[in-house]
Amino acid sequence: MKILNADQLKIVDQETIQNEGINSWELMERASSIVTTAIIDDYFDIIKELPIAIVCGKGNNGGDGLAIARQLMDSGYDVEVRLLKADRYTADNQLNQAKLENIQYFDLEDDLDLPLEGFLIDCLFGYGMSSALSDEWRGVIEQINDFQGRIISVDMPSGLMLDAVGNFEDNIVRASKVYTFQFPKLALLLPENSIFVGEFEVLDIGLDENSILKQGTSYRYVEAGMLDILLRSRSRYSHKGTFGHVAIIGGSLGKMGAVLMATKSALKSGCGLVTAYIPKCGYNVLQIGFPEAMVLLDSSEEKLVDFQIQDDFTAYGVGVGMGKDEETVRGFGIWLQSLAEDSKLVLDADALNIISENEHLLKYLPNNSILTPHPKELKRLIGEWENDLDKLEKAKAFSNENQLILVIKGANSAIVNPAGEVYFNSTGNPGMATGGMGDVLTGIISSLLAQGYNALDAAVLGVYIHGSAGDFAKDWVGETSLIASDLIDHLASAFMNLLNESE
Ligand SMILES: NC(=O)C1=CN([C@@H]2O[C@H](COP(=O)(O)OP(=O)(O)OC[C@H]3O[C@@H](n4cnc5c(N)ncnc54)[C@H](O)[C@@H]3O)[C@@H](O)[C@H]2O)[C@@H](O)CC1
Ligand SMILES: Nc1ncnc2c1ncn2[C@@H]1O[C@H](COP(=O)(O)OP(=O)(O)O)[C@@H](O)[C@H]1O
Ligand SMILES: [K+]
Repeated sequence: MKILNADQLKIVDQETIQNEGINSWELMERASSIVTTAIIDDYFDIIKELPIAIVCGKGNNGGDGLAIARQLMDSGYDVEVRLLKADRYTADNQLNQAKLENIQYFDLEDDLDLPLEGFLIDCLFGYGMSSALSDEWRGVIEQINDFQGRIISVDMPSGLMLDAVGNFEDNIVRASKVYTFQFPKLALLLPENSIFVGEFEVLDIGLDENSILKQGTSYRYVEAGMLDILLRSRSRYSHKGTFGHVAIIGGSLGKMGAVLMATKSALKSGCGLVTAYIPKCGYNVLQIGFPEAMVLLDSSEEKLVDFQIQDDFTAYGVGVGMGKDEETVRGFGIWLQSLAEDSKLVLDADALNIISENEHLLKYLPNNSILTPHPKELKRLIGEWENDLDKLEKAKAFSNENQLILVIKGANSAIVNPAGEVYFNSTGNPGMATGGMGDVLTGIISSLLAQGYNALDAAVLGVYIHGSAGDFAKDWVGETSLIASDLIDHLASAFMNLLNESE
């Protein structure tokens, strides 16, 4: 799914109207009724007995609010409308005013006289924001944010620009949920905006497909619909050699579980064979913990030193639980230099930390190697950033300069490729913020690489499958008790789900 800017959204809206032969009010009515239905479905328990306040602006976002108010009233709900006093309203906003009684108008300095509890729908501004809101707006935004009930926003939290990072003290509505039209917006995906965006849901309002196709963008939101064509089913004549052989390289005394989890995840993600390359102390752990894996031992008991790994593996996942002992660093550096140019690599955890501390090693990474840093590891690699947008710019520059793929982990993990494209993931949940989840991701992506997926596809698909397995696991154990092993147990559901969708 594409992520578009405000100018592009305007074009797509207009072309939809032209191509469908409808007028703009009809499109607004359609969009609004989709929000109304979603609100009734999601919040029936609240709105069936408590009042709904809708705060509307002078543009088309306000027009949506007026339409939603009418539709909810027609369905019997108790709705109060507050509309900004203005010299000019958009035409569809005016049309919708004419179809509604009991509108209360307000000025910026007024008391909005909101109900004490219930439900508030924020329709002050959508994608038409041209700059951040000035301080004149503080009173209005504060009254909305002080509302004691549930606050939801239509299209955008009002005051948040489509492609900006908001600050804590800015005049921006803090929505527990945002219903956004047709496309996710960049600002909704940035972790620093999470105070304004509790969660968001994209509502399909049927905008013109051809018009959307024409819009160029470097930002995408990854959903099942764009992955089902990527995921391959297995041919009847395939054998284990068809699906590649992954080497998981890592482990040290006390951190062998990381290798166990990456190894299991790799095989569960479809590669034909998996070998763990570990220090001696991990032998029993691996052989007993996961008998399907083969094991190669380093000469050292407690850490990796030799890196005597043949180069006939189809992909390598390196770094999990590996530690940064001096001898490990030396051995790892020599091994990197020995790699064939077309080797396929995933680097995680200590492999990343070693590279941050020994930058000269970067040049030995084969092009399109995949690096999977969490925020702290990313900082060590690319340096400090001012805000989430700056982080993306720095990540793009790093990826381009070194011809590497970065997977920036977190909620809505972002995959950045050397061409400067960014793919935000849509799956996963906060239950995944626990130890070992990253090891599982390394196993999944290495496995996909070994199976012949190109590096970008392996990263995008792997991150999606990882989050999806986390979501299936959450359905069984909830977020609090979710651990990495649960996620591995649900990899099968994640793959089956995606394969079913493509049939
Ligand atoms: N055009 C269409 O066909 C559709 C539009 N829709 C709705 O229309 C919205 C966009 O509507 P508009 O383009 O009218 O924009 P908005 O309703 O977001 O607001 C624009 C108004 O805010 C003012 N404004 C902008 N920045 C300001 C600032 N910093 N301080 C004070 N005032 C400021 C502008 O002068 C303008 O009057 C979408 O977000 C969506 O909610 C939906 O109804 C779907 C269909
Ligand atoms: N709030 C969240 N929502 C979705 N995914 C998350 C969230 N928090 C963490 N994750 C995912 O869990 C994984 C954690 O990886 P990492 O921090 O490397 O863990 P570890 O080092 O403990 O294995 C990443 O893939 C990340 O995207
Ligand atoms: K809004």
